[in-house]
Amino acid sequence: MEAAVAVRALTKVYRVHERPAGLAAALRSVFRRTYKEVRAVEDLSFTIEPGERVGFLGPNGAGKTTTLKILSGLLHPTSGEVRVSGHVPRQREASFLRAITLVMGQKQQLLWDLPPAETFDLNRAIYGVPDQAFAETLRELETLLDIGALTKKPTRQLSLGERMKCELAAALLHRPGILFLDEPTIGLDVSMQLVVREFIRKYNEKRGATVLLTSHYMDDVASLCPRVIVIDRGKLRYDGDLATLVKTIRPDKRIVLVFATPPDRAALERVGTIVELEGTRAVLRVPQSEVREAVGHLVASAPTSDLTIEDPPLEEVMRDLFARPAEEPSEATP
Ligand SMILES: Nc1ncnc2c1ncn2[C@@H]1O[C@H](COP(=O)(O)OP(=O)(O)OP(=O)(O)O)[C@@H](O)[C@H]1O
Repeated sequence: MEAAVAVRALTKVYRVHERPAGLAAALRSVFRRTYKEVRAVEDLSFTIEPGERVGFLGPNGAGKTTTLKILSGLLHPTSGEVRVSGHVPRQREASFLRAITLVMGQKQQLLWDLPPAETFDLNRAIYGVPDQAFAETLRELETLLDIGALTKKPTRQLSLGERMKCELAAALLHRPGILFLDEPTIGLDVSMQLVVREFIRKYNEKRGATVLLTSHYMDDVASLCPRVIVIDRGKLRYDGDLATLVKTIRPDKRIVLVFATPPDRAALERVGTIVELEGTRAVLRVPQSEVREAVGHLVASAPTSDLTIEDPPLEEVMRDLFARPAEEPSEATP
């Protein structure tokens, strides 16, 4: 089967005009411009199969948005090869544009003074969606996103979360099979993040769509993406199973306990490292191999009303990964 996304040795270099300090130097630079190169993406390779949900992670300025723009055909690669559903994105063929969508949480496509329904209609015309298919998809998206009552109100009157849901609907009306989502939950409150997340999952499952998603909310990635591609300063740091990455970088677990009465700190310290202790609730960090024994001790030492075992938060895993010197990228089988 043809890969949904195939990237080989992709490099993108921006050429940026350097503006010198001081008036005289600034004037001189009008006649003789100096440029510096920003290597936003460097020798990046990965493949995504149809139907996969992949998290695209990296610190600020790592090159995620640049890569997504290249995959969507908005930017030319400096070198390397990119295929999306068999197309060369930069050619922006109609069949390519119908196959993909790019949602950028920081930018909007909805027309500000008009109701979302008008943008939906505009997209119907742009993509040439037949009337019946349009009506069906719209009904389906309105139900999934619960936006039926909103689409007739001017966009400027909608809340951020309501607008984001309408943005997603506008981006999916042509039923693309490949979704590039750049921070689709940015600025949303926790409950709206959940709504958007669940919607992405349902769309992926129902349509077998491929999803490549960036998010600064690690919960989005942890709950949606079995596989992650991690880049740092334009270069690949990791490509593979999220669970394996967590296990490799942070081979410890968290035991979250609620005791019947406030526990004894010293007794807890004998079992593991205390991450949190407030009233009757305690969070302990213990090496993975000692979890079973630790739980045995804890349960025997005092009555507990709740106990869960969790992975360390993905934020911490990422922080630890980026604190390590970059070596050869590790690649696990997705
Ligand atoms: N149009 C541009 N001209 C020059 N440099 C750019 C341009 N766009 C991005 N860059 C630079 O390229 C690098 C990668 O930026 P990019 O926006 O792709 O990163 P990102 O991983 O999406 O970051 P963030 O998480 O902060 O959104 C950064 O150093 C950025 O300053």
